[in-house]
Amino acid sequence: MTSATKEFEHLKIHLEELKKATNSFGSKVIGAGGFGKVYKGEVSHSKGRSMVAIKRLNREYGQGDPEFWKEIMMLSRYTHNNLISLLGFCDENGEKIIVYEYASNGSLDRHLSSTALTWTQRLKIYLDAARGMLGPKV
Ligand SMILES: Nc1ncnc2c1ncn2[C@@H]1O[C@H](COP(=O)(O)OP(=O)(O)OP(=O)(O)O)[C@@H](O)[C@H]1O
Repeated sequence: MTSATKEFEHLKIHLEELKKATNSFGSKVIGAGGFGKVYKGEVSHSKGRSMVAIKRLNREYGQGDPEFWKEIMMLSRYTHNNLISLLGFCDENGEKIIVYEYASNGSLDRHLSSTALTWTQRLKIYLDAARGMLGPKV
């Protein structure tokens, strides 16, 4: 096992656990993005058991192993209140799946386009997101 793989060992989630949570990826789809479909389900992970978003890599969408490992590397090394947490991943039977904390308010872009927000609130969200990306002291 390489040292890089060892670093992420505690984040591994078995494929069986993710299949159980999504009816074998047959239902519970909550969205789709550049990586593939996203499912919602309750899963046990390194921080306990909770509702999560499960992103399953579909190579037809154009992304592959480098993007998968880059996402895991970046999010596992860096956490911030303004960023969604990475809870685990699955690299089994040719599957590449990333498990995130479930955001009950939906995606940021959908939230930002809501007419219920004032421009001041929107600006505050942009600034908080930028702080999340720039680092803890910003
Ligand atoms: N952590 C999450 N909690 C709740 N819903 C999520 C979460 N992550 C993704 N989703 C849902 O899945 C959809 C697709 O998300 P995804 O991140 O794959 O695509 P995206 O935001 O379009 O980004 P990209 O195309 O760059 O990958 C989102 O619009 C959202 O509805």
